[in-house]
Amino acid sequence: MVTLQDYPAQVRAEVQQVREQVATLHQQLITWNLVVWTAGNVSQRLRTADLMVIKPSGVRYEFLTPQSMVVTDLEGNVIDGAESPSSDTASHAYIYRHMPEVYGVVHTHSTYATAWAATGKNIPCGLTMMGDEFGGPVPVGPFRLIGSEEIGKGVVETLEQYPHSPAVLMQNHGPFTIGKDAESAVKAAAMTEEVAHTMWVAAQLGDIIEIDPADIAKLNERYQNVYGQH
Ligand SMILES: O=C(CO)[C@@H](O)[C@@H](O)COP(=O)(O)O
Repeated sequence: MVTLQDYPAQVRAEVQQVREQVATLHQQLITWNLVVWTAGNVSQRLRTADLMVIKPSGVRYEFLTPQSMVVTDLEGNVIDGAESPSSDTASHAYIYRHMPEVYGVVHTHSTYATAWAATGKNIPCGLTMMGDEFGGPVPVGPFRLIGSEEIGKGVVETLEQYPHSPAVLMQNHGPFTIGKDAESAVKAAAMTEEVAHTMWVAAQLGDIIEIDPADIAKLNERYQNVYGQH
């Protein structure tokens, strides 16, 4: 059986760094009120080897530490860690194998995004912030049972249809988000919940005015390439 000791020192050093990052980012799910009890999970793919670091399954957030994070290969086989990896390990691994530009995956059960997931309806693009962050609606993905790579397949299939979105609302389940690293995926999870909440309020007030697709493209282009400090 392959263990972390079989990898070069450079890889072992990145594993320790990513364990610390991923442990810290799990606390961000609590900070932004995106999870309850043991729900949700964060992973990050390594740059120096085909490995990933993910939350141990069913462990309460206050007990998560860098050393409790589990290291697996991109098939979900445990390489290092005292505890069993997340229920969603196979799905995170599937996403990494099929989306090589993705190095962070997050799953939450945040209230408003998960409520939209229960309706099976995309969150319509009625806010400039959605054009910025999602390049259109936040899409709903298919219903899939938990514990295999089926959720990951559903996320990848949906993002093939919505290539600008960093989020998929898996029907009857909740959001899965992606990013260039785990922090970007956590940001996407926080933004998904924010727009899900605002658009729910908007839907109570009246009909949603969806932004013209050409304007959505301009919003997304500016935000992704001009906004902020360069
Ligand atoms: O919804 C699911 C699985 O997708 C939950 O069980 C998940 O949020 C938390 O599971 P883990 O503790 O990561 O095994």
